[in-house]
Amino acid sequence: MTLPVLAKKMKKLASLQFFNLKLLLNGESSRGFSKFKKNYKLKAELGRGGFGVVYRAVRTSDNTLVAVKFIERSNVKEWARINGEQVPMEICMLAKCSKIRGVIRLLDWYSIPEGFLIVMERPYPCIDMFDFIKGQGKISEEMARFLFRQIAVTVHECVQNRVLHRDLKDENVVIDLVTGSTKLIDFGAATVLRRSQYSDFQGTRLYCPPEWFLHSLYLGREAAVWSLGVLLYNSLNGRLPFRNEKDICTAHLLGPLPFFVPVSSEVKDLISKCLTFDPFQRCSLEAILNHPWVKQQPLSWELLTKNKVQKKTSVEKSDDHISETLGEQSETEEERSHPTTVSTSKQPGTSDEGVGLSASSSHTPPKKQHKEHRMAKTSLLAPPTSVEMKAAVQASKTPTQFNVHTALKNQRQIKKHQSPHAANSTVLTALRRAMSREAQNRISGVFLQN
Ligand SMILES: Nc1ncnc2c1ncn2[C@@H]1O[C@H](COP(=O)(O)OP(=O)(O)OP(=O)(O)O)[C@@H](O)[C@H]1O
Repeated sequence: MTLPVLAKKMKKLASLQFFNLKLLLNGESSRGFSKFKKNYKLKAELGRGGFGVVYRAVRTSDNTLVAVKFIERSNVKEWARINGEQVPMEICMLAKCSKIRGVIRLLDWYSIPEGFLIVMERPYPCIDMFDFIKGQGKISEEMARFLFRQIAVTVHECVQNRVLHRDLKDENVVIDLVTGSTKLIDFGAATVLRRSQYSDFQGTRLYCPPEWFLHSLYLGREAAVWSLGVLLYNSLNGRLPFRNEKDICTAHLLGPLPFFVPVSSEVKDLISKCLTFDPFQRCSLEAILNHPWVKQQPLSWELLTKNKVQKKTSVEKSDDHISETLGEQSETEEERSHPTTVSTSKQPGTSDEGVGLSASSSHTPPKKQHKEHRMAKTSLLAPPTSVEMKAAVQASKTPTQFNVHTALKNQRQIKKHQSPHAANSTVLTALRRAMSREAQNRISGVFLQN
């Protein structure tokens, strides 16, 4: 173990010890784990990303369905203060947007030595937009309009509240399956909006604009518009427009993006305006909201979902195995009885390839690719190596000499470092540790009383 690593470990241990000492001296705070356990019943895992695990839970006082996200202290990159208490920026940004209809509502948060528990509303039944699109292969233009205009309005409202989400993607949009209303989640990369350029980035690279890869700089609103363009393209085609940094930086040299489904010229126009290479020529968030395609009244959710066969969706997945591990009961009958209207049947011919177009030196879509839908969440894709980055920059400078096929050969590998099982046990261990500490506190409390 190298010296800096050892020093980092010692520091982490010291801060944990300090936290425990504070608990011992002051008793547990109103945001401690025992309070959490008293107020919420933790259930099965709901989803996970690169930075946290999200659980289903129920508020015991009124049976409200909630989602609880556990984030490890060591994963927190930016901090902020709420009422004098130091919290991850994610909590602060969520709190700032809590009045926005299209943002998931922050209900509560707790601080434990291992990390933070963020309690959010949980629409029921719901599904994230990635699974929604995956379930259908692709969605119709009408459905895309219905969802996209809500998301664009929400992003605009966040910006007006000076919050920049910085990780706009289908995985971070939850759809209420009863009403069709969308909720923006995961403010883990969010930050305060400013006029000047940003030189740091924590979001998802495949949704990131070319200026970041080329200059390591981006403007907040302009980058958000780019991500919205990627999201809209993905909704319609069931795949991302770019599969790596090189694509992002050079696609504009190859002409208009290919579409794998027949769509209107209006939506193509909107996508190309969002995915304009030059950030200063790119359309604004306001221009998106005023675009004729967005302004057109969408069909109602009932009509859009009318002919969908009721099938078992991931929302209804049994959570007994994890509930058991956590020593909790399974979902209530009431929860299970809600109908779902969306088919999530797997499309034939789908590949397990992550995202994007196939390596091709032009934008002509080969027929075969029609069925190659996106199967992996971007948070599970490995970040590019510095060699790939250099290739992307080089490609954008010398487009005619660049050999697309060779550059694409060693792209994208599914992250191997974290099997779901391993990550799961890390979190469970953390939560168990907190539970047993609470039990110990109780025992020592009784002991002291006696
Ligand atoms: N409030 C919620 N209601 C319903 N589902 C949710 C909620 N919050 C999160 N999820 C589910 O959990 C998944 C992971 O959540 P989230 O994106 O916040 O985690 P993350 O670790 O920050 O992910 P990433 O690596 O993409 O940043 C989501 O894609 C979604 O399916």
